[in-house]
Amino acid sequence: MLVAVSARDAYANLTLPPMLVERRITGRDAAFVTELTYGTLRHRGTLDAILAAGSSRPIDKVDLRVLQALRLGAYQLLFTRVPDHAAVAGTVEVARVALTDGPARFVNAVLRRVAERDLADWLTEVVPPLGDDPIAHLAIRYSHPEWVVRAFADALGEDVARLGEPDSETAKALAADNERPGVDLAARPGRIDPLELATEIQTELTRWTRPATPESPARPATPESPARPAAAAPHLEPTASPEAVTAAAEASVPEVVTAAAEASVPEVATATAEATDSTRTEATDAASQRPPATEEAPSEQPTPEQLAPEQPSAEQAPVEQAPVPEIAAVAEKQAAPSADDPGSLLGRWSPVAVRLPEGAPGNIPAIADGRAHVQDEGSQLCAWTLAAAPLEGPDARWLDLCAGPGGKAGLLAAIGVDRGAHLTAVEVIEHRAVLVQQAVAGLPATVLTADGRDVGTHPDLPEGGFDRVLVDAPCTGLGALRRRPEARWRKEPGDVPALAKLQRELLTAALRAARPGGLVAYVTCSPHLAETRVLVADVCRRTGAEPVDVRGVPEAAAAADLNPTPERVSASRAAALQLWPHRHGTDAMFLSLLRKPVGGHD
Ligand SMILES: C[S@@+](CC[C@H](N)C(=O)[O-])C[C@H]1O[C@@H](n2cnc3c(N)ncnc32)[C@H](O)[C@@H]1O
Repeated sequence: MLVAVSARDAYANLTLPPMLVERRITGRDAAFVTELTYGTLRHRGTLDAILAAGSSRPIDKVDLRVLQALRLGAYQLLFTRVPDHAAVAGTVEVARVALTDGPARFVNAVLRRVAERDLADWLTEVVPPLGDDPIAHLAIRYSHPEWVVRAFADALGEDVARLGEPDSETAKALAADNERPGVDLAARPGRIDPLELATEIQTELTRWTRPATPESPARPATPESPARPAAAAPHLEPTASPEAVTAAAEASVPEVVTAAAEASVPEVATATAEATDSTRTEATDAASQRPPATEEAPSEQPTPEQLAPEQPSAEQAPVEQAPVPEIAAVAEKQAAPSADDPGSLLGRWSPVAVRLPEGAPGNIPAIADGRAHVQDEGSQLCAWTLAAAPLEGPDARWLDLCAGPGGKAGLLAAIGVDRGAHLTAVEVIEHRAVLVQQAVAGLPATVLTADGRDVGTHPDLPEGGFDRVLVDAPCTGLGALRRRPEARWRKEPGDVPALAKLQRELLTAALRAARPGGLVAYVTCSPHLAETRVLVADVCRRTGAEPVDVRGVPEAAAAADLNPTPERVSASRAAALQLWPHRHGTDAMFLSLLRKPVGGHD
């Protein structure tokens, strides 16, 4: 799996679940594999620095398969509670089977050296002092490429001097990327009320956690324990990895959603998803309420405790090392859901967001029958803000210029029902246009497979033909790194100029499509300034488009108010919205609202 991700550019969150199913890896084994895969990919930067120090050979000269084995072993040694002897022996065995005795001996030697110290000790050795080289320090400490550290610092308005302090926001943003994200659902307006959806979720959770009786088995069926009485009510399937669920669900691929759901079991997945030192108690409490597993874990299996990521204790933490920051905003948002209060599942920003604390979305009836869909709350808020922003004049023709796979199109079209609006959704890639079609099924929407830049030449994309336009542009995705563990190592600074060119062309086309006085929402799931504020300022200068203050929409205002300058008030004195995982608990989405001037533009 790790070799497929590195050598063949595979996406872990889409490739792993079907691979587990194909190889019939289920239950605790699946949870263990998932944890090792995502953890190893996420912490690659830190692991490589440690392996470089512990290896007699430069690691960039080491065969890729050997290097992946080393990363996998070092991850177990330093970030989990798997016993050292099991981590080394297991990894060496993999190397022996997949490679030959020579590489296996090398893996053995390097891992034994890594095992001589704990993570805190290694960090003291391999991370440069914060005050000497803040960028390199943060890059290795939080396992991000240096250019991403710089991009986050720029977007957060922190200069190098500030980065040298232990409590910088950049450090918090980077740390948040290493946390596993939750799964958010959007209650589609007109189809289900958010509180009703929350109640439906709680009913399912209660059913699942109810003690087993012969008539009503509490534990859901798994491939290993398929017996489910035909008359039994539908039970919640085992918890899947949040990254896999969201990626698969946002891509609207039902088979993959199911595969993702079946890839792990709640006993282990919850512990591995949430077990940091600060949340372990919560995970343990939740585990104690769960129904008994139908199968015993093999004795050599790691326990949830062993899988828990290892954090250096306060005493162990080296003086120079930036502490893992507290994430107050996220902690507040992610307060533990109460068993009796569905309101505790409601989102904090989007009026239609509901959290799914565990379980597979596909087993919530509202998801199965299309009254709700899986969508990060930040994405929901962006679509909502466009629909809710004040607009004078006609308001029935809405356009989504980059619609695939259809998350925002589905929400916009659902909002449009009560408002008498019709959505035109454009997507250039054919199979993604099919996904958009599925996402808007039954809603007032038309899907076009077309290039969004063809406004004015495509017969269904007339200039000045739309009242509200969304351009959710293709981007580096630096705002969604917590969902895609390998993405941070795949993108390069050299990708930015070509993307920025396409983004500029699409935003300019969106402004052509808007009627005079109409609104355009420019959205990216990246906080990189070249893709966000710099680009928008440039297009405004060239087209005369007028930035609109997002604080005109109450929900966006609440989220924008969490941001200090520079996002709150830009040079044009109109606030854009920059969301952050560490502040808002959402992906780092950017939104700028623009109004097409009544006098037209070039
Ligand atoms: C960030 S994604 C949009 C996500 C989508 N709005 C959602 O919420 O599900 C960008 C999409 O734009 C599409 N795209 C890229 N270039 C395009 C173009 N020139 N015209 C139309 N769509 C384009 C990509 O294929 C991709 O599906």
